[in-house]
Amino acid sequence: MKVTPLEIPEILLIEPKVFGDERGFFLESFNQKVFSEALGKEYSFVQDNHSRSAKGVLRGLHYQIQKPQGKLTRVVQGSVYDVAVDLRKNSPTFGGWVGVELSEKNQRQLWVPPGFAHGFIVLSESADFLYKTTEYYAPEHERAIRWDDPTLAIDWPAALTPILSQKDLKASYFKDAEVFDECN
Ligand SMILES: Cc1cn([C@H]2C[C@H](O)[C@@H](COP(=O)(O)OP(=O)(O)O[C@H]3O[C@H](C)C(=O)[C@H](O)[C@H]3O)O2)c(=O)[nH]c1=O
Repeated sequence: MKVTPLEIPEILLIEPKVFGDERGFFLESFNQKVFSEALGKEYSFVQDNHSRSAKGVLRGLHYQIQKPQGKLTRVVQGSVYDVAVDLRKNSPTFGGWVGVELSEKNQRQLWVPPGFAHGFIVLSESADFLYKTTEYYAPEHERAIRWDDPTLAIDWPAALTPILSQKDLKASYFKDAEVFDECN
């Protein structure tokens, strides 16, 4: 497994070793020991999620202000542009964002620690997005920031007009959003 810190170093790009042969391929999509050693910290996951979306669907930018979730994301069919935004107000990268393409083809994963908003847009005709979370879903604590917030200025793939949920159509601007005093 190759682990690469991104421009916001707490966010990690994870590339599992893929064993290909004449039958197809095998990979370990998660290994607690390897993951903990790579992070130098113990996180346990309590929930696995799976969403399927059509091309252009944008889910996000979401976070839980209480019980913040760390997320380990991957795509098993299709491709998405996956984005994380730093909401830790004392962070040197507060308000910064990173984006990577995750796909069935590149088998990449993204570790997004607690303290970040997360969202993705689907690039392929359809995408199956799977992710593990370190805290349970707590809708009462869920918050959303606009995908097109002018302060964040996320450089989403230009060719797509996002398809949004009603919730995301009513998301907050970053300047009005609740953020994290600290997150470990
Ligand atoms: C997230 C979640 C949702 N739900 C139910 C609630 C709704 O009835 C339905 C769809 O929920 P929602 O529209 O919030 O799903 P997404 O827009 O994919 O939300 C996710 O989008 C971005 C990408 C994230 O990072 C978050 O994990 C999460 O907020 O699933 C559950 O029962 N459990 C859950 O953990």
